[in-house]
Amino acid sequence: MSAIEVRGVDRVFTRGRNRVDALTAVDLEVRAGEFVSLIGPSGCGKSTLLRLVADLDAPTSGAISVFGKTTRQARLDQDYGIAFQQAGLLPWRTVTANVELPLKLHGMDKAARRARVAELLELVGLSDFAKSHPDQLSGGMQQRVAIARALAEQPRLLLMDEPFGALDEITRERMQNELVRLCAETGAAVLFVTHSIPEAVFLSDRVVVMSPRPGRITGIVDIRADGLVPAHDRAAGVREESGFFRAVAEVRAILHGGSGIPAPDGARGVDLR
Ligand SMILES: Nc1ncnc2c1ncn2[C@@H]1O[C@H](COP(=O)(O)OP(=O)(O)OP(=O)(O)O)[C@@H](O)[C@H]1O
Repeated sequence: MSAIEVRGVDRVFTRGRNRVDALTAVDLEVRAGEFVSLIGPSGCGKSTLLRLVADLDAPTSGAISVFGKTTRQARLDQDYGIAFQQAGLLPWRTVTANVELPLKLHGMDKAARRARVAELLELVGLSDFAKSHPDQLSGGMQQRVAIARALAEQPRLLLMDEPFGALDEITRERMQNELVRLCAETGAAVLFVTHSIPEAVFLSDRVVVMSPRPGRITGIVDIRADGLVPAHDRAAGVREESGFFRAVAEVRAILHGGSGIPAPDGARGVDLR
């Protein structure tokens, strides 16, 4: 089953005489359990695409479904967790109260909620800050709270917009490793926006490269074709493998307007559109 299906999607913003073609003719499928990253220069429509999937905006034309449902129905059914650039925490609630909010809304009893929140805070390394308020945390720590909240209900789909952008490099790699482990445990599909090529390659089964004006998909790199194990099975050491560097070079080549590097057996790891 598809987690996400995007078919022929355009998104045009108009204000007065100004017209921005944020997305043009975007076709994309994310399969259940698959990890797909979107990468591209600023303004190429990555966040717009994520917002459309999350039903925070509507396409000008084309259609999007999430687990076979309309985006609206999927939102109402809370079929996915969201972690966006801005942490979006409620300032008057403690860290614990922020993370447990989705569980509370779904009627989980207090003891089970507290146990789950303790587990999640441990995971993101914030157990000592359970009683703090967001304004007592750094930007990166707030982002980790938002990630814990997105994971609270073990959703089968995660929509993540540069969730690790504000983190230092060491914490960032640790969070990437944790995200792989979590996806392996839960089997969740992920649609992930990033500006980092190594991050996209390490985390993904496929990396979707986009270009601006009009925002469109210029290439898709299948990371598994470079000899890497599926995204769910990756360990930190993958960052040292030759296939990893090959995939990084392929993504970089497409980003810089090249056509990618053909795989040695003639099969192309790059699906150019
Ligand atoms: N609500 C809006 N009204 C008008 N234009 C918009 C709106 N939202 C996005 N845009 C425009 O659509 C284009 C794509 O924006 P988007 O935020 O999706 O890019 P992005 O790839 O996520 O960029 P970044 O990497 O900088 O976050 C940009 O030109 C932006 O100015």
